[in-house]
Amino acid sequence: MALLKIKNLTVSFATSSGPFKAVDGIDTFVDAGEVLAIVGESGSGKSVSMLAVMGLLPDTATVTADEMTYDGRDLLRMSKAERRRLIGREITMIFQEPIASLNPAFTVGFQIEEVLRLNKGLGRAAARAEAIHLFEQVGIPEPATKIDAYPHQMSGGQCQRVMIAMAIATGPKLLIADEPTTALDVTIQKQILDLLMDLQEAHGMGLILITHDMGVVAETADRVVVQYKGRKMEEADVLTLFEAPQHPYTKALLSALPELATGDRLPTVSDYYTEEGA
Ligand SMILES: Nc1ncnc2c1ncn2[C@@H]1O[C@H](COP(=O)(O)OP(=O)(O)OP(=O)(O)O)[C@@H](O)[C@H]1O
Repeated sequence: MALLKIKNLTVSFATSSGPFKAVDGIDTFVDAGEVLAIVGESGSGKSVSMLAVMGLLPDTATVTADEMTYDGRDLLRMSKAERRRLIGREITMIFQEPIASLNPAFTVGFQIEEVLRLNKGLGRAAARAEAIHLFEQVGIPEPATKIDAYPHQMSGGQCQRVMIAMAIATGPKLLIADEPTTALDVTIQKQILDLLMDLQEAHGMGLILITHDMGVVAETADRVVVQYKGRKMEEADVLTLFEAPQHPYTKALLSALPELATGDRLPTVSDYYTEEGA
């Protein structure tokens, strides 16, 4: 049984100029221990579709689906209390801006200890010991000291390591990472990606990686969903996608890889794909 299964997911927002469909009939699934990449350029509805899974969209959003199940459990129809028990424990998410995702007013240690106390029922001392252990696991140097730092005293890469520590603290079965390296220095991006992949493997988690970067897809994913303007263009295992892309938009994404640049300008997807040409 798939860990997460989505059929015909649609999300529309009420806007001043009428309803806006950001996600339009997406189907996909993730198996336990599998890495699914969702790829597509900005605005293609990648984040919104995963925020719908998490139940984190604002009230202006209307979410419908023929099926949206986690471990066979119906996410759309379960009670709010039941969903709260899943989200943040069995399904967790990390975001693009690690510094903004942390509360600037509290030490990073306090924030992760809260997660542990709330979700695992640990006492103060046990939560602190576990937090230090998690900081070690995600490669934060001098964890026993760093635990008392405020977010602004840490680099972006270290804050993302804290966010990852918080996201794995509850032993989730599914981790959704929304552009987890985009806001970081290029040199740090690979370290964070390697860390995520190591943890995914060590804990056997399902991982959904949202990215616009085909290079990241090639290095990480088992399977790929290509999204464009809220719709799924193509879904394939990673080798098939790179060797024999079927959809013109996927071919355009691959043609726009920076290493294919020839002149003095980087290629872009729109050099290769317009909807009329699809
Ligand atoms: N709260 C909202 N109200 C109205 N429209 C929204 C809202 N949130 C997102 N959208 C719109 O939904 C569309 C999809 O946004 P989404 O953030 O999912 O794109 P994305 O593919 O993740 O791109 P990015 O990489 O830029 O985050 C965009 O056109 C966005 O403007």
